[in-house]
Formats: sequence, C-alpha cells, structure tokens
Amino acid sequence: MGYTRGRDSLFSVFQEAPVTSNPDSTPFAALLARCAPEWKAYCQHAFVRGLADGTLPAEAFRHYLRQDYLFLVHFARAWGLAVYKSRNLAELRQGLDSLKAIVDLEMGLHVDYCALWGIAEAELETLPEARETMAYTRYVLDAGHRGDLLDLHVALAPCLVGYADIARWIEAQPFTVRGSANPYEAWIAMYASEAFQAAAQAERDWLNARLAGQTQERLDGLAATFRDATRLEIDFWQMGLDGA
Ligand SMILES: Cc1ncc(C[n+]2csc(CCO)c2C)c(N)n1
Repeated sequence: MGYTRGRDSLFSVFQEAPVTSNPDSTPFAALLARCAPEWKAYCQHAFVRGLADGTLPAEAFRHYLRQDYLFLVHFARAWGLAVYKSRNLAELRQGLDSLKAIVDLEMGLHVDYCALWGIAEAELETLPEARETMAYTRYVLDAGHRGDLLDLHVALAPCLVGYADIARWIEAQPFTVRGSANPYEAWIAMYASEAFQAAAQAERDWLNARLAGQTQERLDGLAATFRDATRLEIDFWQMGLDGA
C-alpha cells in the first residue's frame, strides 16, 4: 500500500503545519480527554485486536474493505466540502490537495488492495451500502454542512488521527504479530508508517492551532461532534465483525 512510499508522496499535502512540542497539554489532547471512554473503545476494539494478533476472520476484513471503499468515496466528498467551506487560498489548497490525494491515489490503492483479498473492482462499484457506512459518512458531511471548516475537520479527526493512534497501539501490544505470520501486516505497516504518522500529526497541529482560544461553549459543541464521529467509527469496526 502506498502510505509507505515516503513522506513526499501521498501525505505530503498534510505536512505543512509545525510539529507540536508537548502533545499532552494541547487543545486537541483536551478534546480527546473528554471522549476518553469512546476513544478507547474505538482504538482497542475487538476488530483492532484481531488485526494485531492476526486472528480476525478474513471474511470480517473483506466486509470491512468493501464498505471502506464506499467510505472513501464519501470521505473524498467531505474534502470537496472542505474546499467549498474554505475562506482563503491556503484552506482551498489544503482541501483540494486532500481531495486529489484520495481521488487520484488512495482510491486506486484501495482497489488494488481489495484485489489482493479477492474483491474485484466491479463488485465494489455495485455494492449495497451498509447502514453503518451511511450513518458515519453522512454524519461527517452534515457536520460540515451545518458548521464551518473546523466542525468538518473535527468530524474527520477520528478517521485520520484515530488510525494513527490505532497503529501505534497495535505496535505496543505484546500479543501483536508482525511480519508474514500476520495476514494484516500490510494494513498495520501502512498506518504505522512514518508518512501516515506525520500526516496525522499535521492534522493534530492544524486542529490545535484552530482550537486554541475557542470559547467553552464552542469547545462543548466540537467535543460532541468528535464523540459522535468516534462512536460511528466503533460501529464501523463492529459492522466488520458482524459481517463475518
Ligand atoms: C472507517 C475508516 N475510518 C478511517 C479510515 C482511515 N482513513 C481513511 S481516509 C484517510 C486519510 C486521508 O485521506 C484515513 C486515515 C478508513 N480507511 N476507514
């Protein structure tokens, strides 16, 4: 998968913000702390544990991969919405670059990866959409429609930042199996890669810059959005397990 291709390729578009020095006292860390139970349930879900030790049933992973194709289509639309919600050229460029990265690169990589798991592109194009996919993707789009660019980014954060945290959590577990003994090695390596981790950090940095100085009332609303999106990520994992 392409995230391991290097810092100047797929995720370079996310890497403009400076690196944070103390991630534990940032506004984004405070937002995360308010959703700690949901974040833990998401990052340490049974699906994630199955990826880590390689025991996840292949059919659960296939169901997840199929629905993730549809997820990515709507995720691309969300970046299109970010373009629309932009107020200056820098924001326009950020949204457009992310949109282009998904449409021109990530979708193709996902289709290739699905093929390795025996899922043909023709099947992906005619898939019925699961309710969990609908709920999550339309929630994110609605958060962006009714709010501004910050609301949209907060709704998208569990996706980008979450998968980075998940990969790091997997790497730290004693039961994790790495290498060819684990059929999910490529998935783990992609999200654990330096390029992907840097992209997630760039998003944390962007959020920290925007969250700083917001009123308590505004932060309450954003925490609710972040919590909802995290709950919908939990449902997405569960959908994978239930599909097996
Ligand atoms: C349900 C679900 N949630 C998160 C991701 C991860 N993800 C999807 S797009 C993207 C980032 C940048 O374009 C990332 C990290 C996923 N694949 N599926």
